[in-house]
Amino acid sequence: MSDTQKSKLTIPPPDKVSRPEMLRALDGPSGVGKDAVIKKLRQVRESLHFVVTATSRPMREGEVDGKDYYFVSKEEFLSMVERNELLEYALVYGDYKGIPKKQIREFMEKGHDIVLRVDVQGAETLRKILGNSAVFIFLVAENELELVKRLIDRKTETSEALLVRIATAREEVKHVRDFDYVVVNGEGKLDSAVKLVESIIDAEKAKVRQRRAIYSPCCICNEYPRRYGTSEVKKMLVTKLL
Ligand SMILES: Nc1ncnc2c1ncn2[C@@H]1O[C@H](COP(=O)(O)OP(=O)(O)OP(=O)(O)O)[C@@H](O)[C@H]1O
Repeated sequence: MSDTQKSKLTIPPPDKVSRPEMLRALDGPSGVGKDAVIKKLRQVRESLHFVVTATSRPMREGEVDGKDYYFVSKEEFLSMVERNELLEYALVYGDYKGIPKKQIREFMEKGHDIVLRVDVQGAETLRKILGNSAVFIFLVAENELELVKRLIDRKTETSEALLVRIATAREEVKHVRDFDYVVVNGEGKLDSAVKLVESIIDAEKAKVRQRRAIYSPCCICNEYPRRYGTSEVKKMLVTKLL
């Protein structure tokens, strides 16, 4: 691998990263550790609600249906789309992934902060829907080599699929500037990455000027457009995904 290739996943220096606003979705290239970070966050932050994504991809070893993802067939997934049950969805590496609205509605009503795991396409869609009422965190590995090693060690992809993921990762990191925060999930440093995500949540909640949702069609409840109040916006605070 050439140095030029390696540097494609290098984090831009802080002064070069634009800083929009708040926290909602955890995103990052395949294999960077989004699921690992979420799993750990779940253990240390019980008050956060992690929206379980629906997916048509096959279950991986150790995954639990309804906890890690809702595993559905492609047909079932498309029925959910037709019934307008998903906040956003995308075709990712040949499989569908989408965020069920119902959970968001239920947990917002209960006053929970919500964390979503999304891919770059999903983050773009959510940014359009949610504007600055949400916080977007981009998770990266320290360099491309580490990312590749993780994907190889995970043993879930064929070599062709792996190459597609790496090529996609190179494209995805170009979108880092559309995010609010970038968190490095360094090799063997999962705990530090999780701590940093927790600090981001805490700092966002301590802000004097809380993020305010903008007028937008109410994508979550399908009702009329309205302005969310500060307490509602706080409830909508999400991490991840990330
Ligand atoms: N900090 C870390 N150090 C070493 N290994 C890690 C670290 N974080 C995650 N991993 C490992 O890297 C692999 C990829 O992580 P994970 O499956 O969480 O990635 P992901 O971003 O959710 O990928 P995908 O988008 O393809 O589902 C897993 O085997 C995981 O255990």
